[in-house]
Amino acid sequence: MPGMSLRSSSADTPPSTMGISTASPVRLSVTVMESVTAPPRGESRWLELLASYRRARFRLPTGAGCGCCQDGPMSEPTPPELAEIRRQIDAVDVELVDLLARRQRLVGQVVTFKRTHHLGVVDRHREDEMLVAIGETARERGLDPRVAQQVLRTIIDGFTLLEVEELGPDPEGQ
Ligand SMILES: C=C(O[C@@H]1C=C(C(=O)O)C=C[C@H]1O)C(=O)O
Repeated sequence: MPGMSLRSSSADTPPSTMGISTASPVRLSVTVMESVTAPPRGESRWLELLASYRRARFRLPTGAGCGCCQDGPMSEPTPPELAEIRRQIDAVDVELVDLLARRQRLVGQVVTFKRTHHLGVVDRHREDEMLVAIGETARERGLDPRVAQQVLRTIIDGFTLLEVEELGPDPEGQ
């Protein structure tokens, strides 16, 4: 697949993350692509990438792959350096699960409160505030805010489903 030659100076360029400078194009070494030049960064590009990634990842019916996925495992064997980094990622993921378990217990308390006080499941205003706040926190702490917001959106959706299982859907069908 041919590389994309793109600049990185859009108005909504986010802070540099993952050590990738936004000041100039960066050569990335990606197994599935021979080699590409880093794409432009920013909100609209992020949404484009997300949509094409999901189409390819979940095999939704439209067009080509996203260009960043491959079907099979990477060429074997896994280099030790990569295996070590992945071991650390797995450990972080376990920590994330612990945090999510803690969150689930708190959401359980919310369920009890809502049941007692006859409240609906979804509070859109609260969710909007959370998503703005997490973006700001992420920026301050060196996490790409788009990742933080996307992950929190998914987390909220998951817990909302758990709440709906317990309390039933909101009357408006939300
Ligand atoms: C947990 C709650 O219920 C819903 C789920 C939320 C969440 O998972 O953070 C936030 C708001 C609500 O839409 C809540 O009302 O606080």
